[in-house]
Amino acid sequence: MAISYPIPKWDRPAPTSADLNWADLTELPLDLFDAPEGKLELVRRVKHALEVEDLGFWSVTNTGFSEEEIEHQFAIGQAFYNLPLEERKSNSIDAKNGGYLGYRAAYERTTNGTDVLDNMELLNVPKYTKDFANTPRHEIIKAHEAEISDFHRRCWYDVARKLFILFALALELPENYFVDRHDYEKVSQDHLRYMMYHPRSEEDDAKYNNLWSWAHTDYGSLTLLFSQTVSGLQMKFADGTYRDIKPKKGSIVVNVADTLSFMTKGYLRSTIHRVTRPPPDQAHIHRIGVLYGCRPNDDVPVVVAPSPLLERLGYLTPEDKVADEKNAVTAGEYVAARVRAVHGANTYGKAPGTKFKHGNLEVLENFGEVKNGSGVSI
Ligand SMILES: O=C(O)CCC(=O)C(=O)O
Ligand SMILES: [Fe+2]
Repeated sequence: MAISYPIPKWDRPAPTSADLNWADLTELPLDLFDAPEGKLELVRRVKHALEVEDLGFWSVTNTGFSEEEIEHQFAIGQAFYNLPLEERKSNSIDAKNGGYLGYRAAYERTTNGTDVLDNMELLNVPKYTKDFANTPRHEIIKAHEAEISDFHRRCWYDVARKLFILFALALELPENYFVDRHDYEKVSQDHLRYMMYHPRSEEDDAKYNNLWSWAHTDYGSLTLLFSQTVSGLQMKFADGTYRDIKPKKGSIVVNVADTLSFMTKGYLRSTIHRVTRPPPDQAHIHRIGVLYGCRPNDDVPVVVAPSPLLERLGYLTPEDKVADEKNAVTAGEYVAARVRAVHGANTYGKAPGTKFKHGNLEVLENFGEVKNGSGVSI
């Protein structure tokens, strides 16, 4: 007999009363997308963040997801993390071979240079397309397939797709330039993620400079992070300071990741961010997150887009203009290599300044500052 998996209501934790150094993100109200002048306004806002604020982060609102639908996703995450560990542990990611779809447990790796254990647990749910029809999924995910698959597809269709179009317009490329390279129906490592950070003792957190996730950029093309009230997520501004992302009910914090940055010579910024121990009034909370990670289709060559804007701005070298698609690293290869390097290792953590290189593509793994003599790498 099939087991039923009830989804008890999720109570959104109260926001912190701490006076943090809040980031002000440019807002993209996506209901403007369907009117011609609205779309242009959104393109203007996309460019404002990139060119004036020097950031690849936006706060996306009016996406069509109701508050109830979003809270239901957090509730699914909560129900999953309330299952016995033995049940959660099936369908593990195969990080040693570059796989990132499935489950990864917490407390299995030490963090760089310390005896503190990694406190983050995740479940990456693949797309609901024919290519993933036989991919094993947890029973609770199968039991709620109708609403999860609908949410999954709408993250791509109603949010990511529109942003890809705005990016193409900003870069003066054909409107579908990025959409065609991220087709939902084709194979890619896109995933809907339910994640959980387990609180750590003050003493352990202090050993790792209060970091739950070191300063990094994301691997794929775009990350859609459903706003939550437990603080800790910080992004790095051009002046070198980190500021806290402000919770905003119903909004999605979106950031550009590495492959889109490579395709646009850094015009679309893969913005550095990190997760810190939450402020004292929230540090005891099990921090549940829901995000959608977009990657280009696996077979997409990571080459520079022929953008008239980039040409005018002087971003393009002569080699960029004769993109060798046949010999280029593909997005699937890049993401798998990054996953292998970061998550295939037995410790979570590389020293700040450690470079990751795959073919011609290079990025820092850890953007933390190297503190001379502190003995701890952040
Ligand atoms: O948990 C968060 O708020 C951010 C997570 C994140 O940066 C990531 O998983 O790449
Ligand atoms: Fe991230």
